Amino acid sequence: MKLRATATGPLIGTFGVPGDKSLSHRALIFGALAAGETVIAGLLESEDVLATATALRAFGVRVEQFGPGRWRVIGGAWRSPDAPIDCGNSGTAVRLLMGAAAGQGVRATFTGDASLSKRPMRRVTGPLEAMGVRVEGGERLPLTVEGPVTRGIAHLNVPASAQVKSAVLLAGLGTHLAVEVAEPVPSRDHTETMLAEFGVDVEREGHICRLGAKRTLDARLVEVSGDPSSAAFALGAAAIVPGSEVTVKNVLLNPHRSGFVMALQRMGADLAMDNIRGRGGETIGDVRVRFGPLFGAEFTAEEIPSMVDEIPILAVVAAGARGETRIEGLDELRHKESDRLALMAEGLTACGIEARADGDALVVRGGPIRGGGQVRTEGDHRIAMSHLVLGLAAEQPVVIDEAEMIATSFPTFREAMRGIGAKIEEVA
Ligand SMILES: O=C(O)C1=C[C@@H](OP(=O)(O)O)[C@@H](O)[C@H](O)C1
Ligand SMILES: C=C(OP(=O)(O)O)C(=O)O
Repeated sequence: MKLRATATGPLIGTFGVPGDKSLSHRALIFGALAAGETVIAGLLESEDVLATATALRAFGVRVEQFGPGRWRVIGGAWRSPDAPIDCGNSGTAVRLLMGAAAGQGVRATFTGDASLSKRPMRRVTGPLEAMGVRVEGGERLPLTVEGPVTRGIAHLNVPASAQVKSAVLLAGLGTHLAVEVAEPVPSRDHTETMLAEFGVDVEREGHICRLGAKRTLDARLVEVSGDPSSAAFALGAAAIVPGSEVTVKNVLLNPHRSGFVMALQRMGADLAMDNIRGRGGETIGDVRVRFGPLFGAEFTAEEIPSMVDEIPILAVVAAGARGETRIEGLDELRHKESDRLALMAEGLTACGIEARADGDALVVRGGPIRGGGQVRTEGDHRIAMSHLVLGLAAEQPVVIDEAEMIATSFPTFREAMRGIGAKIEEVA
């Protein structure tokens, strides 16, 4: 299915953002590790998260939906699954589950779709092997891991990856060995925060975190707040479509996830945050963006982890800003669902924007957005959604070549965008 986005005027209203993907994977996995019944509200029911739910059932865990976004997980001891675990398109699912399975002392084979099968896995199997876990396979899926963990680890998390950090910590839950992860540049810390909420002793000291004495999880209620990576599409659209004013409520404002909001502010966006409060160890709040003049800016490699999934939409915002934007340190973008650095440069160029990859930097010169391009997404949800937002601010509609995969992270994207007045429709 192809989709076309057409500019029709200002975007106005409250954007219906779904639950956060990172928190949703973790709520299911941690619930599966906790003895007793964990109840989750606001779970993101996207394909990636459903892949995690299905995988957990294969490990012998009871996982049930009992209402929209409402799930129940009865955790306990895991068993080795009979068949390979298909993690679909989800890097988070496969990397966290490899660590968790090793920590549970079971044996499991992991597979994924064409995109996931191209992504690097040694970054996880390397530290797991150092922890004494048996690994069969090489850099890519399919891979088999077999616990138990027999050695402690002091892992240096470079490049900053929350998935790798999480895999190491989850593997360490099955032991009393010393397990620590140090990160020169911090990655998102949801695993540390949520493990602590589940009653695990997690010691945090600067950019080091280590497992303490209590490594069992106590079942609990988890409320999943709005996904800032999904909210970014509406906030970015409001920033570049004349006359817009959009609010996103109850969105996660964890500093390691707020890079995009900070970037909008640095570019001069009319942005306000309100109703800031805590929930489940995380900070959440409402964010409102009004259209106004934007200016190009420079972003350094250290800033990237706090907005790693938002670089595609940041590049679209840069297209609507005056002057040049340079985003440094994007090597990791080449290892996501697609080579996002190359595809953003290509897609923006196809829509009349001056954009290029310069080593591991992305350089975008803002100006009038001609649009009119047909954009190649290579099955990457964020490339798809970002270019649809571009179409809402362009002189000519923008068409994306494939749209089904938007469901991996944001199945209600079109409905939510329609809710603020965006015109996004199917084309033959
Ligand atoms: O831990 C997580 O939930 C995630 C971590 C990030 O990946 P890396 O750990 O590879 O940076 C991010 O890109 C992904 O969408 C979700
Ligand atoms: C990179 C992403 O996810 P994952 O690594 O879980 O596939 C993403 O959602 O942009």
